Amino acid sequence: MSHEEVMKIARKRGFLWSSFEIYSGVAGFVDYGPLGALLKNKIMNKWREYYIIKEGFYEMESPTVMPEEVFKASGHVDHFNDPMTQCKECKEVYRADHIIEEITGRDVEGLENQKLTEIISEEKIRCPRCGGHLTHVWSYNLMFQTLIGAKGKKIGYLRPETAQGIFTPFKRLLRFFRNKLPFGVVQLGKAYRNEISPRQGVIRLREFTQAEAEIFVNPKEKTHPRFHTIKTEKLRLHPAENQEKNKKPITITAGEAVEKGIISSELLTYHLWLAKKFLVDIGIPEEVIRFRQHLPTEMAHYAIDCWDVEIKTNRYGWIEIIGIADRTDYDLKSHSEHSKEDLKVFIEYEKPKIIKKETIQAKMDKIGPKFKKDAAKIIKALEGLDPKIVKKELKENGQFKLELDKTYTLIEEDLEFKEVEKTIKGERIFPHVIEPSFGIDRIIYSLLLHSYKKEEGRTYFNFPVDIAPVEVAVLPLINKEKLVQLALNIKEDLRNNGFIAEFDASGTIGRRYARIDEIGVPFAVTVDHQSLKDHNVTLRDRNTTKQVRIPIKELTKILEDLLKRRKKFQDLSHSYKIQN
Ligand SMILES: Nc1ncnc2c1ncn2[C@@H]1O[C@H](COP(=O)(O)OP(=O)(O)OP(=O)(O)O)[C@@H](O)[C@H]1O
Repeated sequence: MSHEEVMKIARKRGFLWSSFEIYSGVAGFVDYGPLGALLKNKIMNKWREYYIIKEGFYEMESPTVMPEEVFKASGHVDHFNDPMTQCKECKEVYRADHIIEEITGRDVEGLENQKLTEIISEEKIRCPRCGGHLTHVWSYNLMFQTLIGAKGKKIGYLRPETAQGIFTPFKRLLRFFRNKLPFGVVQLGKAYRNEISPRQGVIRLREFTQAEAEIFVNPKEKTHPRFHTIKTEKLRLHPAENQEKNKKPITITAGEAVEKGIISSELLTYHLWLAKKFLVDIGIPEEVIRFRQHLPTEMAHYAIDCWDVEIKTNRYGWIEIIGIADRTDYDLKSHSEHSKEDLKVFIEYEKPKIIKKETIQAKMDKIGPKFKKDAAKIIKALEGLDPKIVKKELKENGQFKLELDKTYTLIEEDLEFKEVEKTIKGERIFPHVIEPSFGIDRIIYSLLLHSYKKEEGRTYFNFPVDIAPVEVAVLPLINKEKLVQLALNIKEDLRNNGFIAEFDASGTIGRRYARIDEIGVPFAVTVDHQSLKDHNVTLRDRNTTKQVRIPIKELTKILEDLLKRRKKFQDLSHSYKIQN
């Protein structure tokens, strides 16, 4: 469906609005209107069902303003830059890679500024607004900076991703998970990027919502306990090699993708599949979903493998809506170095390792009388020394000088070198991190775009029943007091039973059906004169427009089956007569 048509409905019916319209608006900010906010919450709660309930991860919530240290360690202060260029005439700014892509169709993401400047000049790219010449390309940091505290001495940033809020309390999280890998922590919340001239609606916002999972694993165990259950599931992949050779995407099974080394691990593959399952479940058709691997030029230097989940759109082509990466130990290692905190995890070997180790021991009968009260200190210090170095010094100089608070001179007779066996139970390592990073706003855009249907003179959002913002509409057939009263009672009763129910009595019944279809309400309950006598109502299904007559007292139970348990409307035919 066309972008313009869907966005028009979304605006008109209260899904998405440009923010601050009365002050002429600011690019890159949107309001979720009443229906948009309901839809967004339902999608985020469905996400929680997948990642918290089914995968067993835990959610946490961290501040959105963070001190500079966090982003120095994460690399955002130095590297979170986009290439920028400006029109020398009208001063309009552009993201250099995007303007090249728009005009030439070339994918230049990740190229150096110098190279982008050359392409702008070679391709004679000019300002799309006024035709003026563009400047050389320079790096522009995307983070919003702020000052923390009344005197404003401490630099802070609005977080550009939720992930860092999970890495910084890693030590506490590790203790919460009883020091055992693997474990996963998720965060849903706002992220901020001061995007250069965002012109793509909800796709490129300056304030947006992410749902991210950080899965901490032993680097040697990138598996998933349920991988065998998805081995034969198909994935549409666009590997880096195919992109470089201008080949088409391929469709292969999850098992094959791992066996052929196209995706780097079972765990990453599982998370690609899970992301697709989630998207299909919330109503995005499988045909418009594909996975594109990052090219070596665009992948972060520390990542082993990275895939974008992309959705096909008629206006913007394929757009990234989720990034899924193996970030290795980069984040924890870097936070450990910057904070001087030990963020390693002890990994126990399956079988303890026995190793032989040379040790230095002091001969008590020599050291005792020689150094008296300092002897204990010297014995302890010797334990930590490398026997090789001590031996070498003894050989070369005939003595070894031990530097403590003062210098103690030791000779060969004072020491004994012995080989001892040591049992090593495990080692301390930095875990690796697998990160699925969902952009909720882009997901909502994709859903609106691909669920909007136009058929036989009517339009509707084909939202899955448990995602639809309004779940049921109660409509009196005509605007007569007795019917209105019964309809209002039914609506109240449904609300008390936890349904998002709406009442509408204005206009013809046909117009009202059209109105509720337009916002994707899956079911309508119509109250007519007969209802007053036989206490039955008509239940109408949005997608088929079929109707069934059911007793009012059964309504809650039937709607629970349909909306919460996703029972098929068609299945009501076992107990009731369905009419066209
Ligand atoms: N400016 C934005 N507006 C809306 N969503 C965004 C924005 N930037 C990122 N996201 C969402 O967050 C997800 C994860 O962020 P990530 O850092 O991987 O994006 P990205 O690769 O920087 O995106 P892009 O290349 O489009 O700028 C993206 O897949 C996207 O859905």
